Amino acid sequence: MTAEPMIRLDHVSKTYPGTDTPAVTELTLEIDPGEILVLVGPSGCGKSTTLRLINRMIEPTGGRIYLDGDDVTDANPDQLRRRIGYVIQQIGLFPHQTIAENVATVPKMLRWDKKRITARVDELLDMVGLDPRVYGDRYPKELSGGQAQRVGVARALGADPSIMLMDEPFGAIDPITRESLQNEFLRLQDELRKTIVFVTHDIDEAIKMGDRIAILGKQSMVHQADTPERILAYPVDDFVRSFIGAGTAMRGLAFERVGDLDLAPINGEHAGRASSAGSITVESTLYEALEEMLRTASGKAVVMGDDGQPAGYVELSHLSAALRTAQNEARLHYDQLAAGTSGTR
Ligand SMILES: Nc1ncnc2c1ncn2[C@@H]1O[C@H](COP(=O)(O)OP(=O)(O)OP(=O)(O)O)[C@@H](O)[C@H]1O
Repeated sequence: MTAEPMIRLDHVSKTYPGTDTPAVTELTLEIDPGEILVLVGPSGCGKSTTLRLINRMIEPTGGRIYLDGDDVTDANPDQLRRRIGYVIQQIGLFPHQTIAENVATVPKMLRWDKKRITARVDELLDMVGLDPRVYGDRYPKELSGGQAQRVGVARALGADPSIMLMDEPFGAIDPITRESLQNEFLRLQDELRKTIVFVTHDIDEAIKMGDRIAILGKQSMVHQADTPERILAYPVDDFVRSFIGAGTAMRGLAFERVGDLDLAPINGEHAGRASSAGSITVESTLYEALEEMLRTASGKAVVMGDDGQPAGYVELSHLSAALRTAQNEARLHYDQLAAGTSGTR
């Protein structure tokens, strides 16, 4: 492990009053500064409960919670929540407040002066791709679902919290808008580098959004917490395997780039044909390379170099070799973890 984790849950449990079965049992998890950890698992497994334990919207019945090294299990929840942005599905914007007023919620609570609040609101709306002059004075009902969700993200970023909790933030949005919100959010995160815990029940969203994914079973039991690449290459048990579903090999190809391969050479007699064949670049993923091979039904694809000239072929054998390497590396990692010789989680 490197730096102090930004969030550390140490054997955290929650049993709701009037129930016998805990919603969360002895959950231990660490989230590093600047990473997106996605909690994914079947309905009712305790994802939302886990998220709300972190900002103490729900009080734990056991265990300790640390933020940036501080034990906050008994800290004042109001103060805690100002350090933590929170975005939910159907974000619950205040209907009788304008968009600008909604986004100003936390800065107002912190009693910033008016000028600073206005500047911050404009900055935040710009950040999420909404022109403050167009949208600032509108009311929530005058926005599309996707725009409202952007406002939810802007509001959560109000006082520049270092931690963001996001509970199915793009869940109720049509697939196309959802994809663009995901992409915009990842671009934003590239700049902001918040520590984010993101809940979804959609494994594809988890693979796309997560630096790491924690796959949870009943009562938030962690079956596997790792990078998407490693989970796809090496699901540790049947639960994980069935949760991630079919096509793990294909999906794993999306994490490798053509530029990392030893390409097959294009010899003279094929050079002319190669340049007229469908082509991909060194930046393309192996998934895109496979798509190209299938499209051209040739079992290989021409790779164009940065100089605009064909740099070589990528062939099916490259793809299977890359997958084998990823599987072997993942297996080795877990063997080392089991033997206690690996430093990483
Ligand atoms: N306020 C509550 N009182 C009692 N039980 C609750 C309460 N909130 C949640 N639960 C129970 O705790 C368990 C975990 O619920 P939670 O909402 O955390 O799951 P989840 O994984 O987020 O589910 P989903 O994906 O369906 O939103 C469920 O069995 C749920 O019925």
